[in-house]
Amino acid sequence: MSAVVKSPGFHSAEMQSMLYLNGVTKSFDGFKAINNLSLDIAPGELRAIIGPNGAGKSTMMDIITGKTRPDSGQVRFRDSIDLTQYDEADIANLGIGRKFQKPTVVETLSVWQNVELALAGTRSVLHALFHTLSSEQTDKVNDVIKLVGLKEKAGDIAGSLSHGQKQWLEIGMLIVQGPELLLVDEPAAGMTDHETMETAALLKEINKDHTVVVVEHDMDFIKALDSKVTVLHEGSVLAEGRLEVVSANPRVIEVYLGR
Ligand SMILES: Nc1ncnc2c1ncn2[C@@H]1O[C@H](COP(=O)(O)OP(=O)(O)OP(=O)(O)O)[C@@H](O)[C@H]1O
Repeated sequence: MSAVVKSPGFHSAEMQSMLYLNGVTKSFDGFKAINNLSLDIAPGELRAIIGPNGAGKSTMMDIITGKTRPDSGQVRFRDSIDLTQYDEADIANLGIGRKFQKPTVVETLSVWQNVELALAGTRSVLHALFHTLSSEQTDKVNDVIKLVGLKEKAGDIAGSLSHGQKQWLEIGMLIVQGPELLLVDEPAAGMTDHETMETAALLKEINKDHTVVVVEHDMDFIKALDSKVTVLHEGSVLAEGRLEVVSANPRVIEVYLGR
């Protein structure tokens, strides 16, 4: 796997936060799914988010990506961009890529065509498939396919891939669009132990050029990421720090790890 596709402005000296949430609250029918949540992700960081079911992890991702509007609080990208003012499509275009749990690759197209389609973005499938890529674009597609470990499978139809390989393809389809911040929702769900470890290695590789926030329940995966961990509980941060530290926290053991 090789490093690929540099994100612009990644090492901007002035930027304090790639993602900054402050005092964010969101209620559904009076129930606070997100409760005064604050989170600060530095440029270039790899951050793992853990927490029990219903802690608010998905709602937090929905708020960052514009799918859900918070009732109050600040949500900022690259210090100055107020994400609450934008819709989902705008936020994707600003450079925030989200990978959902369920892969959405086109099963009847090849690995290569899926990445090509993702590069074409919002243009039509037909346009993407019959439009000739520049040599730079072709290199980009090939680099991404190599990065996600599917070089040998580039010509295979996506429907023939294993569950884990489909997840990697999906990650590649996001990377080719050049996001600065990548949000990844439970990538290891349904994977074999080997695929889980490969996925942790892939995200660490991707983190060389991108800020990455990953939500996951699999503690072996979290351990392999070897990153700062945020524990969410009842819509706010219960603990934050190295896994060794948060996993020794009695409250974290009580509400999550000890279950
Ligand atoms: N659209 C909605 N309407 C009503 N309640 C909601 C809605 N979305 C989320 N909730 C509630 O908000 C709380 C937080 O849910 P959320 O899905 O964000 O948790 P989670 O940490 O992602 O959980 P899991 O680990 O199970 O995916 C839950 O109690 C959930 O039922």
